[in-house]
Amino acid sequence: MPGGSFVPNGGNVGGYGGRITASVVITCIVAASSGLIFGYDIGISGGVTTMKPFLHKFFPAVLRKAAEAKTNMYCVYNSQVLTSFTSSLYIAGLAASLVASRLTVALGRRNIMVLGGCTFLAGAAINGGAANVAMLILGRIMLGFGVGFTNQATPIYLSEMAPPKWRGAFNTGFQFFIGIGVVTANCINYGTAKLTYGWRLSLGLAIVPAVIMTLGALLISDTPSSLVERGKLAQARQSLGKVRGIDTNVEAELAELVKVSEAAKAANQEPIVTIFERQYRPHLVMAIAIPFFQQLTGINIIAFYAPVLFQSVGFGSDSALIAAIILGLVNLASILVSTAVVDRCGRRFLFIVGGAQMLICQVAVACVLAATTGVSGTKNISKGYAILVLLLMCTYAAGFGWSWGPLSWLIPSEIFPMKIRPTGQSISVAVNFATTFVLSQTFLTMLCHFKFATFLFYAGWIAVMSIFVVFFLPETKGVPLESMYTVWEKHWYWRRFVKVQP
Ligand SMILES: OC[C@H]1O[C@](O)(CO)[C@@H](O)[C@@H]1O
Repeated sequence: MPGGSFVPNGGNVGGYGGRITASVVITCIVAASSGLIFGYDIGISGGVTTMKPFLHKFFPAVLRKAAEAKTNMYCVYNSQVLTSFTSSLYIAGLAASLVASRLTVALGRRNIMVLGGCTFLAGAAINGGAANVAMLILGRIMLGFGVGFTNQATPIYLSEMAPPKWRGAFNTGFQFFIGIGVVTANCINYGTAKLTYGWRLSLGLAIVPAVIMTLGALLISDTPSSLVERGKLAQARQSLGKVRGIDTNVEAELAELVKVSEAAKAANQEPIVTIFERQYRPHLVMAIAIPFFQQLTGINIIAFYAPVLFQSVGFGSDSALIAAIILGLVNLASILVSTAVVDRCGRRFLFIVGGAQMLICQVAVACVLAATTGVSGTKNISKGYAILVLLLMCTYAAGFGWSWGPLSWLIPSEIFPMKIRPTGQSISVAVNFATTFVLSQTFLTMLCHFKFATFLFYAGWIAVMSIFVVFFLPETKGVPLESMYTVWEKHWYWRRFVKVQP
């Protein structure tokens, strides 16, 4: 688990679950490492799509265009085929995440993480050995299934396993590993960029994070909630005892889980029907809005295309990759800040501070680009200003790292009652993938036409999402999952939707 913010014995919230044991920390670090595969893919695809031998083999038209187009720096890499390579993963991920909700109920959270790891591994092998575009796309579809499964199961796993008082910190581990994956992939791209078959290595090495997380997932036990839900009471008691500490009496927590699980079963309704009931409207709105907004911060545009972007604003191809690595490291460090404060200052505080920071940076990037490269983007940016753009993007990445990055996994995984939690998380992951798909598919065209104003577009969205958080997101810090309904009951707007619990 990233971050050194843990207090050894955090006290009790809701009667149980305040204690941090070595076992729960290790288990959650291992589980969070599932984020590695998603991050690795995000980092690798951005770099590989700027490698000449790769473009030469699969997308020669893009290379020809890059050689000709010297007039407008924003349009060089504008190719629908190239973007469809990147985004095919998201369509597959979307489909997989929807299937995953039933599977995580039937097979448990842990097993879905294993399944995701294996599928991703197969995709990595196919991509590393790709002989044509069809293999490339097939590989990406498998990778997409992999991350669809792991992104659905892991955040729920972490939220259910963590002591409630520190749930936020534990959950940020997932985004932290996504960040490690991104940075590792950027470094690998930097090393392989000069080799003829560097792209094969970059794509094929995705096997390594897949093996690490799959083996890790095989070693941990499932969450007590999931075990109870599947009628494995003895195992649930054992799992709880292990993570909460041997001297802790886990019977009260177990009894609560059994109660919640029995109530869910008694209702005997399809979760996908239940989730659309009026009383779950607030939850559903959050599960859709949070990942949608996360992508509209513009982060993926920067993460996918950081190398492309830096190259097109005047950095050489080497320095473009270095710039991407720096950006990734800043993001990583800032996630640790989130780990340290999310359970003290709360989710809303981080959303608001991070949002303001990102908004200011996006506006500043737009102004610098407009002033230096001209409104049509035909003037060259000087090295000094290119560095200023990089600094602004780093500040932006830090803002994202302690707010919308980790919190977009945390919120959907913690607001739902047990019976519809996997469904809620699936919807959330699907929205995340769908939004990423649409944005990545349109970004380069948008950059080509809107030029510097692209950044103002995202700044506008950041303003909207920050206002949304201020008015509509209740604070969930420290509240046990089983008592989460209280935050809606107390909320000025959402309380009219929920049924007050006796
Ligand atoms: O670290 C940046 C990455 O984090 C995510 O937002 C997931 O939370 C990805 O969509 C993005 O590429």
